[in-house]
Amino acid sequence: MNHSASQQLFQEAKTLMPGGVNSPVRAFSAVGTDPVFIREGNGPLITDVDNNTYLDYVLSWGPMILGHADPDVVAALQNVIGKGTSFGAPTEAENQLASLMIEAVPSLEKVRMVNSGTEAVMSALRLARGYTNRSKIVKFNGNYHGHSDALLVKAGSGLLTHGIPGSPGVPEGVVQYTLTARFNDEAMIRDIFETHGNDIAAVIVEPVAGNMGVVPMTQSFAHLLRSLTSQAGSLLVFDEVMTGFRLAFQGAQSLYGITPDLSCYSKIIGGGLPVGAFGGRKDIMDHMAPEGPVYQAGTLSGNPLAMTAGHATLKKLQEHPGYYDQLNRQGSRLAQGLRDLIKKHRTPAQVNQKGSMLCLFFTEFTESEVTDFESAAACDTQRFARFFRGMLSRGIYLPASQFEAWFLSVLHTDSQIHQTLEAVDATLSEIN
Ligand SMILES: Cc1ncc(COP(=O)(O)O)c(C=O)c1O
Ligand SMILES: N[C@H](C=O)CCC(=O)O
Repeated sequence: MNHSASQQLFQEAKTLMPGGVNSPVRAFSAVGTDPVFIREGNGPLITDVDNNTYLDYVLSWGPMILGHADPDVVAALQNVIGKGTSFGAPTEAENQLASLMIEAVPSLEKVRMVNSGTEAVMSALRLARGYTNRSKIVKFNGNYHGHSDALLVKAGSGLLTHGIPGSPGVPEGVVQYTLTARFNDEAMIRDIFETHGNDIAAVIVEPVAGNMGVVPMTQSFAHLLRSLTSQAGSLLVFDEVMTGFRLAFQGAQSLYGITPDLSCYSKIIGGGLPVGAFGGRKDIMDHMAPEGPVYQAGTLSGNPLAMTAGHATLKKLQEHPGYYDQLNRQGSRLAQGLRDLIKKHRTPAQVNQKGSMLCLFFTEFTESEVTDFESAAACDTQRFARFFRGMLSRGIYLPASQFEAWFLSVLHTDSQIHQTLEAVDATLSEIN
C-alpha cells in the first residue's frame, strides 16, 4: 500500500499540532507506524488520501453505528445547515433529541446537552457532589471518563496506550477526592464503602468498559454497586458514552437491569457531530442552574446540527429494532471467528465481546480471563502492534491500540466479516 500522501500530511501536521494530532491515540505511535489521513467514508468503509480503502472498525471511536455518511443523517443535516448553524438560544431540535432519549431510556427523566463526553461526565459529577453535599467520587482502574482533571487517575484509553498513569498539570488537591478501585472487585468496593461511604457523592462506571480493551462489568458487580450506593446515599452514575444506544436502544443499563441515578452520553447521540449529554432523575437534574444552584453552561450546547444528526440517528435506530440483533450476531460471528483462529495459530490471546463491541487481547495468560485493568494491562502490546500493522496492510482499519474497542456498524456484512477473518488468518501466521 502506498501511504506517501498521508506521510507528507503527517510531516506537516507535526509542525502544526503536538504529535501531529488533536487526540493522542490517533498518532499511531503505540503501533509503530504513521497514521493514515482519511479523506472520506461511505458505510463501513473509509478511504485515505492515497486512495486506499479500509473496512472500518473504529467508526470514529463508536459514533458511526449507521456507517459513514448515512443518507438519512446527511439529508437531515442538509435540510438545516442553510438555515444557520448556531444561535445560542433554545431550538426545537433540542426538544426533539431530548424527548427521544427520555422516551428510550427509563432512567432518564431530564437531560442536559453539552459538547463532549468529557463535559458530560465532568458536569454529572459536579451535579452529584452538589446534590449530595459530598466530595468523594469512586472510579475504577482502566475506566476512562474523558480528560477532566479529577478523572485522569488510573484511566484507560490514551493514558493506558501511552503508559501515562496520571497527568502532569493536575494538582494533587484536585484528585484527593477521587478514590480508585479495581473493576469487578466486590471485596474492594465493599471496603471502600465501609471506610468512606458517608463521604461518597458518586460512583462512576463504564458498564462495559471499552477503554482498556473491552471488559464487561459482571452482573453481580453491577447489582452490588447499585445496592452500596443506595444504602450510602451516594449516586450511581453510568458512563454510557460508548455503550449508550450501541449495546441496546435503552443502553447497557437495560442489559444489566440497573437503574442508575445519572447517565452520561456522547458519540451515537450526536450522529458523528460533537455532542454530549447527561441526565437522570428529575429531582437530581433540577439541581442544575437555572432551576437549581449547580452551575454548568455552554456557548454551543444543544447545537442545531449536532441535535439534528443525533435525532436522525436515534430515530433510525428506533425504527429498526432488528439492528441490535444484527449487531449482536455480527459481533458474535467475528468473536467466534477470532477465537477459532487464535486456536488454530496457537496464539496467546483472548477475545472479549459484548454485542457490537469487541477486542482481541494478546495475553500470555490464556487460561485466565481479562476481567479488569490489571489483567488487560498484562497484554503483549508489541504483538498487538505487529498484528495492527498486518491488518492495516490488508485493508482492515482497527483501533491503533491494544486498549481500545473495535466497533461494528449496522452495515458490516457477512462477507466483510469473512474478509476480516481471512486477514486475521494471514496476519497471525505472519506475526506468530
Ligand atoms: C466511556 C467514555 N467516557 C467518556 C469519554 C470522553 O468523551 P469525549 O472524547 O467525547 O470527551 C469517552 C471517550 O473519549 C469514553 O469512551
Ligand atoms: N477511547 C477514546 C474514546 O472513546 C478514544 C478517542 C480518543 O481518545 O481520541
